[in-house]
Amino acid sequence: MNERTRRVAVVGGNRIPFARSSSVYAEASNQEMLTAAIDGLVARFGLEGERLGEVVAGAVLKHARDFNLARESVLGSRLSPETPATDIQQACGTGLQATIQVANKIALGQIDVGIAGGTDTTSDAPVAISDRLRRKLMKVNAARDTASRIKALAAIRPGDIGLEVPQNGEPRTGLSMGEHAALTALEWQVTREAQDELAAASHQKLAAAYDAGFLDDQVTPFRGVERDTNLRGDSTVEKLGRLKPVFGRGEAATMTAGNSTPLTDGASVVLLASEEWAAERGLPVLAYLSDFETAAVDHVNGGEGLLMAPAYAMPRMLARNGLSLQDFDYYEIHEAFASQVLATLAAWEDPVFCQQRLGLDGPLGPIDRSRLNVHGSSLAAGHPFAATGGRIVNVLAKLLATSEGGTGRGVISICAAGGQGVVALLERA
Ligand SMILES: CC(=O)SCCNC(=O)CCNC(=O)[C@H](O)C(C)(C)COP(=O)(O)OP(=O)(O)OC[C@H]1O[C@@H](n2cnc3c(N)ncnc32)[C@H](O)[C@@H]1OP(=O)(O)O
Repeated sequence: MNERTRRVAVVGGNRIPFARSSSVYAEASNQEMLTAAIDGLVARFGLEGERLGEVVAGAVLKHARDFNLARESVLGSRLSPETPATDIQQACGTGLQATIQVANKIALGQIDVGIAGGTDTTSDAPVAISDRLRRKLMKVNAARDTASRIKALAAIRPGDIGLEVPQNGEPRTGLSMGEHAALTALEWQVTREAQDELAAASHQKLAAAYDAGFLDDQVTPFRGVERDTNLRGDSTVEKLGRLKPVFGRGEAATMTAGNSTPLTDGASVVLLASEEWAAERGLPVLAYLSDFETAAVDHVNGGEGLLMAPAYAMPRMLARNGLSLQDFDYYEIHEAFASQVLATLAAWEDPVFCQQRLGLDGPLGPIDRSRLNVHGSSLAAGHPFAATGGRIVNVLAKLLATSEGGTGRGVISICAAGGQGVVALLERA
């Protein structure tokens, strides 16, 4: 924070329970889910009819009809229709990037309060017609008279007719994110056992968080669903150990449906404000969002693993703040895949990686694993791509607000498709 900026408060958050793809939210749209998440927040913080500085939100998979999804969701919500809204997209980094965008405007005094959010549904994916058919239909549409319309229609061949279904893969490598992660897991020698242990722990910790009421003021029921539907009681190390690998071949085949995030539907939002705005409303500040950093790696030419960019972003943010990796009470590392969390931690512990790839004098070192994802993370909750960032910001802010002692700091690390990664630093208020 320099003298031109102000502190950014996380006032609170909300999400709908996350649901496995093609299940209970199969008929829900991104707009409905994001609107429900916003309205839950509006109800919790008495924001009905309020004109906020801005709502920034996004979805990774979006229908053309959604246009500016954030704005349409605001118009459908109980906020004032005079609240401006902007769409944003950075794959799985979307929710955290939305948070950063709102935070920066608050820090610079351009707005006093805003909502950051994200939503995604793989149940209602934007299936499109083939490129060739679309181009030919555009010509039909542009034809000025019947004769030219018939001529344009006659140019359509049976081979032009096809669908383009969004693929869960990298456009430049053709590999799915799971296949990329399997290669990284092999490079870092992440074992199947370690992945299954992390996945089982994630389920146990999230179930305990629900049972303890930690999520009562973070999750609003939607369509009769009260808890994340991916959360399951039988997610034990023994059960997980019996699942067949789904990504990677040979010795790289360590990743299963249980130690990978499932395709998920859901939405989340975060309420951010200046301290003054929160004080005027008598609202508590859970935590301050102090800093953030984004990095990108070259996953296309084999330079680095697709999901390893947070490993690069972290030391830059630490250096700027004069901190070490051990200076945190809580580590919230998005569990895209169990192997990805473990590969990132291994990279930070590795002196050669830290010197040669990160340009550091020595390793960042190990973290206290008992402080990692203490209430579970995406393996248990599920991962509706753009909604994960908001879920994590809300959990970490409340963790800091409800704990005492320690350093009062927590850190977020989120890997994203396209070889990008975002990290953020939160501090207890
Ligand atoms: C930056 C990022 O975040 S990158 C990450 C982006 N996300 C992704 O790439 C999504 C990756 N995930 C997927 O593609 C899919 O979820 C897959 C391929 C992993 C699995 O899909 P499916 O095959 O449909 O999995 P499905 O739900 O049927 O599970 C397979 C089996 O595992 C079991 N299983 C799944 N999870 C668990 C669990 N946590 N505990 C116990 N058993 C489990 C299921 O019950 C099922 O068992 P059955 O065959 O006896 O019925």
